[in-house]
Amino acid sequence: MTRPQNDTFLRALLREPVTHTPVWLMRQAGRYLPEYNETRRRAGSFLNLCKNPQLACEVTLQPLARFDLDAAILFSDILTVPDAMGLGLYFAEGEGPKFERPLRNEWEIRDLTAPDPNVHLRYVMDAVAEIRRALGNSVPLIGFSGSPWTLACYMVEGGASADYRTIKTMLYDRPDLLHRILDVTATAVVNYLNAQIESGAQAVMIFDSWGGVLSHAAYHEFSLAYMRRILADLKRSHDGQRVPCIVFTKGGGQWLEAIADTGCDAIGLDWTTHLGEARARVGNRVALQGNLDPMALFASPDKVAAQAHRVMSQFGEGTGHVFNLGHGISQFTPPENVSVLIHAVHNYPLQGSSAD
Ligand SMILES: Cc1c2[nH]c(c1CCC(=O)O)Cc1[nH]c(c(CCC(=O)O)c1C)Cc1[nH]c(c(CCC(=O)O)c1C)Cc1[nH]c(c(C)c1CCC(=O)O)C2
Repeated sequence: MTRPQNDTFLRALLREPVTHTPVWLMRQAGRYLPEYNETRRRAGSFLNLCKNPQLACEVTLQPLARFDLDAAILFSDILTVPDAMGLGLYFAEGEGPKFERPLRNEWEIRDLTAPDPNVHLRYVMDAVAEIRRALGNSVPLIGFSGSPWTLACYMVEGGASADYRTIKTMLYDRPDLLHRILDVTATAVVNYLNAQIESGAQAVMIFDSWGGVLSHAAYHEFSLAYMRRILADLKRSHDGQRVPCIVFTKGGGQWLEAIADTGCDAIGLDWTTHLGEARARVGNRVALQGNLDPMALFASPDKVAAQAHRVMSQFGEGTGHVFNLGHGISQFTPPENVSVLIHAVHNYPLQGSSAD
């Protein structure tokens, strides 16, 4: 298989020369787009959207029809994995994701098993294949999963949490139980990502959204160790092409060297880290993805462009940068400002990295 016509995203992840800095946005398909809200209304709910491959494909493509993006990301959610483990995912209006059966009892934890992604998450694999067909040879498709720690946060807390009290009590009191959850979940994530790669995902990203709430020691033991294991067991090439993997620990700026050691191809950065300093720390080992504050998109267009330029100049010359936000785009973002942002990134003069 050859690479897509626009392979800038893959080139930057692999630190190959590029003619422009590629850009995509976390949650690029979502509620800030009126066409997304319209499809979601037709689907009846967010989960129906995720579970219907045709509709998931439709919303994946919506931001690409509007903006000059360099990659598509599978429309789904990280919580489909614990849902497939039998925890009963639902979305309470205005309250975010919840589980009917959070993991609390020792016997439930002992009974937990990794689902077969080609059976229990068939709808995701079908969506990946459908999106690849629809994209043709245009831009690469990103697959993704939550990290074991981030998934465990939702599985044990039963939903979003302000202080992670339940799971941290388990972490300090019964680390054996938490390790058991993380162990099964890591196996589930490896199988899930490998199935996405076999179905056509050309790069994958691990969202460790809540790694940053852990202490230094706990991050290494309960989050990073499991991501390292996933990287070791991940299919790194498919159809003769390298499949790069991005690891994003939100709030993980102090652990960049350790994250680079997992064997990932790129590190996702939130907006609190200086890109140039991050680059100096990880050297040529990995590419970097990020890291504009999503709230910068609420400023006037000239300020949006100026903030994009600041991120670009912090990274400096050469390849190895994928422009992105430091976290998901807000549902209240004016779509016009997304166009301004992408234009500012694509037209930023690059030196020392041209592909010619
Ligand atoms: C923690 C997490 C979740 N989901 C995800 C994470 C990790 C990234 C992060 O830290 O943001 C990942 C995710 N969720 C979604 C995607 C789709 C791909 C993309 O466009 O980036 C991805 C990659 C769609 C979604 N996932 C969700 C929506 C909004 C659903 C809707 O009401 O239409 C979308 C578009 C729902 C969701 N799903 C989750 C939450 C906390 C919520 C509610 C958030 C909110 O209300 O803003 C769990």
